[in-house]
Amino acid sequence: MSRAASTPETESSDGPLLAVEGLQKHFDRADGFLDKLVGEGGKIRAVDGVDFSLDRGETLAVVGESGCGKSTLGRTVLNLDTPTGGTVRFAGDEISDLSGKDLKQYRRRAQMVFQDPLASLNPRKTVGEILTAPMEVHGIGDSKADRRERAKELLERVGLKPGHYDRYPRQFSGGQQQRVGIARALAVEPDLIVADEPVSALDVSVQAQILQLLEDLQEEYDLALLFISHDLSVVRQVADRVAVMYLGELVETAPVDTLFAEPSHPYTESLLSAVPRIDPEHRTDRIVLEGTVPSPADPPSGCRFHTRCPKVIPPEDSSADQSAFRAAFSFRNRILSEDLDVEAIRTRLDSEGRATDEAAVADYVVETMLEADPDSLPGEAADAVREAADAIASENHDLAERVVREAFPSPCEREVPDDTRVGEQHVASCHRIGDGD
Ligand SMILES: Nc1ncnc2c1ncn2[C@@H]1O[C@H](COP(=O)(O)OP(=O)(O)OP(=O)(O)O)[C@@H](O)[C@H]1O
Repeated sequence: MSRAASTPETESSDGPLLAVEGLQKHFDRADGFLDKLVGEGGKIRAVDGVDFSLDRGETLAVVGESGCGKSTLGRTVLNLDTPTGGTVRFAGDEISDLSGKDLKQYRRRAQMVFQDPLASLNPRKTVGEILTAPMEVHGIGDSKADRRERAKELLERVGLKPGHYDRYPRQFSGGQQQRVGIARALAVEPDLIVADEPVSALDVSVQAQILQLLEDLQEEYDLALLFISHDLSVVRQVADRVAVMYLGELVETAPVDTLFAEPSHPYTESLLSAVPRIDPEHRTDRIVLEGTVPSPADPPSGCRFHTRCPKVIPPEDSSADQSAFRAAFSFRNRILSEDLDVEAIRTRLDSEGRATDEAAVADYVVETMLEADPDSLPGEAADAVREAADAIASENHDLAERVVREAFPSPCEREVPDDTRVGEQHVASCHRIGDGD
């Protein structure tokens, strides 16, 4: 395929194709349907200060659990969502400054491939119409016949047949539909493709073919690929570098092999521990994280991962070992975040035929909220757990909160970690990095 609408000649070839700095996308909570009903205010910090760059011909994968902000990041980079803060530079130009012809040019040069190909293809249009319409909008092809010819070439290039030109999306399998989605993105000769979970709706056997296709096309057209996925096994196959996202922030970015061999951030370690590994050298026990991802409307203070981090740092004077401190710290977080209803606890104890006095309620709080034997904690920590449980039993929640805050502090909840350079193109933000741990 010829590159009719190629890179403008005036464009500098220095620097990355895409440079993202301090990018933020906050949604008003009232944007959400449910929140509209309940009328809550506040902001959802979906993307909250993200930095990365992407070169021509490079694939950067963004990984993280559902809801961590990956799709919003992709949409904001493409200017489909307007950033709340920070900058996105494409070929040196800040995209929020673009308008008219320049914005149209950006819309051509930066394309998206979606997770659900069928939902993203107009069911009333033929594949030919789907491919030629964007060409027409962006002035690609000299005539209708030329565009038709280009569309047929594209179909062949993505592994379909020119004869598929007059078919409708529904007449294809999922994998074929995704090929059409990729062909549509390529139709306008882009420099950057944001692929948002492009294979997660497909069967595993088809996934491999689509990933191979993306790789081949990337090489052929020197495309920059921002590949969004929750699946690290998929990421391993396609990425040059990987950015790990947690609650709107990137916590670690590294070349793919480095990330898999020497992850620096405890969150990355936990994600990797869930990936099946054949290689015995790198096989690790599964790290199961505490609780669920906190709400991006109210992210934890300091390091956002501290509420779930298996390596949360004890205070300097703590004599607890790591697992005892993690258990005490989780107890603290539960006391702080859960609305404990003493009457409900009494009803529960009663139904189990147990005593329901304050001491029994306090015992129950310890049993259910502390994931360790209290005797395994150092004396002062065990005392604090008991004191907090007693305070809950006497319905003095303020005292319970004060006790756990004072007894189980951590630098991780107080201070935001800096981005630390760990190696070549390898950056991570964790208080443990640089502490010799
Ligand atoms: N238009 C919107 N209005 C309000 N909140 C939104 C909007 N879009 C996304 N969010 C919220 O922003 C956060 C990040 O969502 P996003 O879809 O970017 O995450 P994700 O990592 O791509 O997750 P998934 O893999 O499940 O799609 C979520 O809490 C989501 O509910």
